[in-house]
Amino acid sequence: MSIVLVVNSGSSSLKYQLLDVEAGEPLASGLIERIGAESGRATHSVPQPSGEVEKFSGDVEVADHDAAFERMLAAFAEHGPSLESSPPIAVGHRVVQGGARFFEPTVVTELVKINIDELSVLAPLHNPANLAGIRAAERAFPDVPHVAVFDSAFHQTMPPAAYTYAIDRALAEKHRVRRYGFHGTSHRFVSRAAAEFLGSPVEELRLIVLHLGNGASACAVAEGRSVDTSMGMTPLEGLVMGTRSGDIDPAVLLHLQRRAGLDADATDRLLNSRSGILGLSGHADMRDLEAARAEGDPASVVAFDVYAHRLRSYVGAYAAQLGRVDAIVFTAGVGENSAGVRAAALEGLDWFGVEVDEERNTSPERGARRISTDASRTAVLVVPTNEELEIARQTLEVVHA
Ligand SMILES: Nc1ncnc2c1ncn2[C@@H]1O[C@H](COP(=O)(O)OP(=O)(O)O)[C@@H](O)[C@H]1O
Ligand SMILES: CC(=O)OP(=O)(O)O
Ligand SMILES: [Mg+2]
Repeated sequence: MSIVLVVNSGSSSLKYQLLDVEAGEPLASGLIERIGAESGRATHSVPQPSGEVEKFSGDVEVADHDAAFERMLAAFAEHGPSLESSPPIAVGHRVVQGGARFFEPTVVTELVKINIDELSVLAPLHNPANLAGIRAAERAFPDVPHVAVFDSAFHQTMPPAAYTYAIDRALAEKHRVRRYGFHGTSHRFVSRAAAEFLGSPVEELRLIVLHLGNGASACAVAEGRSVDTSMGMTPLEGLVMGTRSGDIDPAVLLHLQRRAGLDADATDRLLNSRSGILGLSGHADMRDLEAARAEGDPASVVAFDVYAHRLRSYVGAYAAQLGRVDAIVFTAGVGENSAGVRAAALEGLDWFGVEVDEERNTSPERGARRISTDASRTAVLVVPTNEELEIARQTLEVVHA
């Protein structure tokens, strides 16, 4: 049994999973939220042999990532499984920005940490937290290898035409301004799982993967490689998200800076934290938005329509880039659970060979499934993502290499 601990540390949260990689099953998972706030929350879940999941949660106060790690270790000690009897042989870390430097999972060394730190200029919201998580984990697990798995890595196969911004070339090069793309671990995992579901080698398929979680991105996958993706230099570009605007005319920022007195930090907060469906409707959570929309709340109706409109635009754009689409694949929290978003995103595309079957789309079935009609030229699938398992697998590959 190869046990790997996977750590996904965000700016204010720590998500973790202890996995038996061969079985592909979590032995435990957890989430510590609102790190640094006065009252945080910790949840620790332990799947039971019966198939049920035992869940322990409580309010906690965690000042920083070190304290969050202590909290996680305490949860294992209290609720199991014991890390003494099932010790991880490695720790895999999600790191968001690997720049043009990291396109493979990488064993963490002092130099790698310096590089991750240095790449923080290209991901100020994500990399510092990722690094804090790595440092805390190294202190907690000093004797096992730590491996960084980069969200941007899968997109390093994009051609220059897809990753280049049309701005002054010298300035862009000096400051490494280009599109990097994110959610790559998920896009890679889901494109392979979709190929398996379709019974075809991924090398023969052209797919559009829609990862719709709190953050959301689309990816055009040709023959197993990312050829275009909607997130850019940072995870702000592209689709409408829970709190992020996605694509916007850059002149809007100039206008707001000149007319509304916003400085760089205020603009950053506006676009990353106060926009998206939250900014439009007051709801960052798609479930809340859909409930308010169902009650006819006008702002929620518009927010949903803007979200779906943007998605449809990217599906069309990537179909044009790919030239042929074998499957459109929905994944992550919204993509896996919202039949309404899936139907709205693909509405009116039957002329184009995309036909969603309403009954299949709204069926409560879990797991990888087809939601298109049998006549649909392009298959439409729902494929659950599992970023933690993919990180654990890549971690083991490096450790065993
Ligand atoms: N049943 C559901 N219907 C609609 N949206 C859902 C449902 N379940 C979860 N979601 C949405 O999924 C999103 C979170 O997705 P997730 O992939 O867990 O995000 P992240 O990993 O980025 O935090 C939230 O907006 C939540 O509302
Ligand atoms: C990169 C990114 O947007 O990640 P998340 O969806 O976890 O916010
Ligand atoms: Mg996620």
